[in-house]
Amino acid sequence: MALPESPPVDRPTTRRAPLRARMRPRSIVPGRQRWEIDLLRGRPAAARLTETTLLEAPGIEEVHASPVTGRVLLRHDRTVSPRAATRLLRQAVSRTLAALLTTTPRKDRPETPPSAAVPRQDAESTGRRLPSILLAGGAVAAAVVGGPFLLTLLSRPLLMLGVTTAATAGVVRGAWRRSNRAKQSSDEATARRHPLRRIIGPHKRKFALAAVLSGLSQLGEMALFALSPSIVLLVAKGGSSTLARYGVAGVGSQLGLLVGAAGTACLAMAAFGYGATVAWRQLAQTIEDDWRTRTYEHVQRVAPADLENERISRVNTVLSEDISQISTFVASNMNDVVQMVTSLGLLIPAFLLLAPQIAWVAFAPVPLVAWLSFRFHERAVASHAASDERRSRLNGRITENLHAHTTIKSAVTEQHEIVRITELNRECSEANRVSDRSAAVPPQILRLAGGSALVGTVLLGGTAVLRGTLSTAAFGPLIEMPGIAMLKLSRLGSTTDQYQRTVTALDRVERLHRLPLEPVSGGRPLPGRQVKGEIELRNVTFAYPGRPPALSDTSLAIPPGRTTGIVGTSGAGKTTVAKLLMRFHHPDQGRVLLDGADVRTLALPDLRRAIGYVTQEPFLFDATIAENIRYGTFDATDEQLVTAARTAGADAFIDSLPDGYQTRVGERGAALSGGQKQRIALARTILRDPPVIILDEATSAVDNETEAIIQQALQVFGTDRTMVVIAHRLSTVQKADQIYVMGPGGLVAEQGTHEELVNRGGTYTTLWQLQAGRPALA
Ligand SMILES: Nc1ncnc2c1ncn2[C@@H]1O[C@H](COP(=O)(O)OP(=O)(O)OP(=O)(O)O)[C@@H](O)[C@H]1O
Repeated sequence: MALPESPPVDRPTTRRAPLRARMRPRSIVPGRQRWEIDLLRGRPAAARLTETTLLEAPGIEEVHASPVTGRVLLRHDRTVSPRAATRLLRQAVSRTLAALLTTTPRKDRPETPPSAAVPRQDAESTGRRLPSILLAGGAVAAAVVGGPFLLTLLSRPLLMLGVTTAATAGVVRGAWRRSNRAKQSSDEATARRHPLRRIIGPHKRKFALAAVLSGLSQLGEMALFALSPSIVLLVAKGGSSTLARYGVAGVGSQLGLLVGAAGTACLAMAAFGYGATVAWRQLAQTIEDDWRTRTYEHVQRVAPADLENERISRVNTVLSEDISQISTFVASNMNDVVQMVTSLGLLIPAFLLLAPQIAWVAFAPVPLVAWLSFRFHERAVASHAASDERRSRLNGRITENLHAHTTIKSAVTEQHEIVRITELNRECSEANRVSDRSAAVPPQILRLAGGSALVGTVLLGGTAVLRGTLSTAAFGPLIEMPGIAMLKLSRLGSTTDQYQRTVTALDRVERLHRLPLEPVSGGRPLPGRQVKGEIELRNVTFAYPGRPPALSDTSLAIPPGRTTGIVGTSGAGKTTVAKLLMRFHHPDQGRVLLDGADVRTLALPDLRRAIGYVTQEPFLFDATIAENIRYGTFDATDEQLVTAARTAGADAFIDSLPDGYQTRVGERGAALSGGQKQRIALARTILRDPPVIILDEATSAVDNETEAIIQQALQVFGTDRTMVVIAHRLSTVQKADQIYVMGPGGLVAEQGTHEELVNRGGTYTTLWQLQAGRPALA
């Protein structure tokens, strides 16, 4: 990625550090790194540029670079090793340093020669560009300067054409390599296959058809533009001796033939053009559907532990925007590439065959146009990335604020949020202005180059015709060709830009595909009817990534067919016990057993079907109440549905709604109260009828009276069923057969029945007295 020519000027906010990239690590743990980087201190734009560059890299989730302290916090996912993350950070800082060096006045630069600080990659690319630039410049200078030197060159048109072709090839190859290196996939296995082959995948036939149609349409266009000047010449000269030689005598017949041919070319151009557009769009749609379905399927099968580490908005962006980017590239840019290749593929032999002496001047601007096109777009990539990042932050904040509407109202922070959004909006427009400015220049330069080619061709071709070294019949069809070729070539830069964006998008999509899948097959089958429901945690130690252990050497025994309560301080690890049992996570040490078998040895779908897990904040889909209760038991009868709702204490409020069970609950159940949502989720689990039920604060939002009714119903429903009730409200577990009291780190502080624990005078007694409204005993 090229650096912006003029990064935003840094106004000093604090004392600036010297212009050098000294980096000191403060902490490096898997998934997170903290660094202190002198270069960023006092330079807000440099800090922003470093953030933007890093955030573009796949696997980097979050970056905060402080221009006040120079500290950088970097979070990355599991697909990036700490060493790779450090390398990415170093590259980003080197890039920022290079940007600062190009924009800092010479007198302010450090003593050390810039070449030592400029990243090797940039130095290399500059070196590779130089010959192409010189060649391109030389070719144009020759065309402009003229004189004896030009005449010497004119006598060697093939040599000049060779030089032009070599320069073009150099420019295109350099840009292609840079784009490939910059966007290389972090996964070596997929990186070995070219991105285009990975995108097209099994749809090679559709691709070939679309490419052939594009080529034919381009052929029609070129034929039309070749025939038009020939018709004018025919009329001006009153006939064509060439056509007469081929047996078409008389100006009328000759005119009819050429006009007929032009009409056919025009029709072919339109018909094949239509076919090509349709074929590319269909291919793009097929590729989009294919990638989206496969990616969603993969994400759906990823282990909860791995998905928890992903930001949902980011996964959503990959599934929507990144996959759309891939399909847009196929629909429009691939068509451009085929047309470009066809036009040059036809033009070069046509010139060599008909007018070799002027071929080189027609193509002289080609390397310059190609180089300019690449150069401007490489620069534009940096400003696009900055504006994309700002827009994404703005959109993220707006969405969050809409969700937090009530929180903002109750905190009376409307003005605070308006200021924040205004500020983000301003940053976003500023970034857009920079990218708009850089986008306005290239088209004009490219038009200039295209015009020069036309003028050069007319000048040299006309001179050759006057001298009698070139026939008008050969020159006529070629006049407009260079202009068409330049027009096609002018899209090279934007095509490369789109290609880079597409490869980056593809990389992000493939990174999701690399997240490990849960094993859906294998393991010992566990038919629901055979589950007794005996649960045991044996010396389990477990820590979430980067956190202290949530459970340390925890042992619990939950007898089958009974109700067991788990209470304790907030953050003690109660929910973690449920997550380990459901195999959302795996213990670092120790074992979790169901009916004496380690849960890791059981068939995963069977295990999860055997356990009904109701959480404190249940998720309701934007559907009717009936559909939400039926979710997972789609073939349940209406009668079973109503019985489940009655057991969950939900029937009374559902019946009171105008549409009863057909009431839509809104997005995430927004049209229901917290307690109503909980009861619908409970009914959903009751309908599934699993042998083990875990209620994790499942009735915490329900009033005491309703909870008592639910408990009575659950007592009947829970007969011979293992029930694990996690709760803060002790009345919820009062009737349990046994209760565990957990302390920090999953420590089991007490165990017994309600009566035993109340009389023990320990933690439970204190909690009970506090909840009963009596002062706790000293
Ligand atoms: N996804 C996660 N990533 C990192 N840490 C987590 C995650 N989930 C929970 N924790 C941490 O693990 C510890 C145990 O959390 P857990 O949810 O099991 O506690 P709990 O006893 O159920 O708490 P509460 O009663 O408040 O619901 C807490 O310190 C919590 O911050």
